[in-house]
Amino acid sequence: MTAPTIVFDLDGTLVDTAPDLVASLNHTIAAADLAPVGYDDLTFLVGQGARAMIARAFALRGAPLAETEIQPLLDRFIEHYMAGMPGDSRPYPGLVEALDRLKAAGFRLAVCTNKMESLAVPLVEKLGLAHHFAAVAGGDTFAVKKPDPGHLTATIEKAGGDPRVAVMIGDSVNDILAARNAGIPSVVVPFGYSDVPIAELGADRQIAHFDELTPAFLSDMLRA
Ligand SMILES: O=C(O)COP(=O)(O)O
Ligand SMILES: [Mg+2]
Repeated sequence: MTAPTIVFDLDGTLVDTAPDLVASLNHTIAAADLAPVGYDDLTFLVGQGARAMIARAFALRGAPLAETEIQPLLDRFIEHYMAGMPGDSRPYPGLVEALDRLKAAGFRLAVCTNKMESLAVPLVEKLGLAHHFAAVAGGDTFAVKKPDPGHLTATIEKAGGDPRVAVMIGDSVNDILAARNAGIPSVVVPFGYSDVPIAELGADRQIAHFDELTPAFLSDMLRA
């Protein structure tokens, strides 16, 4: 039987990227004289990648943003974010131990994020996490991104896995919707950037800490 594939979201699930996302976003919008955003705004801003985050920051500040202005701002964001990487971003407590024990138990691991692939891959590498994953797929790796189920199923296939034997782990609505739309069971974590109470997301399971993410827990989900 194909090894089960456990797919992780990146921002707010594997890694607490909030400080660096906020810093790079504020550097970006300062070019348009917009007041800085705070950590509390992030749950509204994050989720659909950097381009959407910039557009949402302009909306938050009630500032107009022409289509032609987006690309230079995106370039500014990428340059700042890449230059500081990994900055203050760190894996959540217990993550590395969880990845080690899942790998040792024969699970295949992958990342499915709406972050651009060109930002997600180096971040995972610089944090020393790359060797755990059979695939890291960004929001622009395929033609579709979360909540489209195709992003998740294509990630699993890229990792050499089978979407019928997989679990998605995420922090927000796009992750849980993508999983549901793909018919894949999901786990939600409470430490990320959800803009709605996570109990309302409809995930199959909820964990409070990566210590709970054991082979037995996931095998039980896959049997359900
Ligand atoms: O960077 C984003 O907007 C979303 O990233 P995520 O899919 O890893 O949460
Ligand atoms: Mg996330």
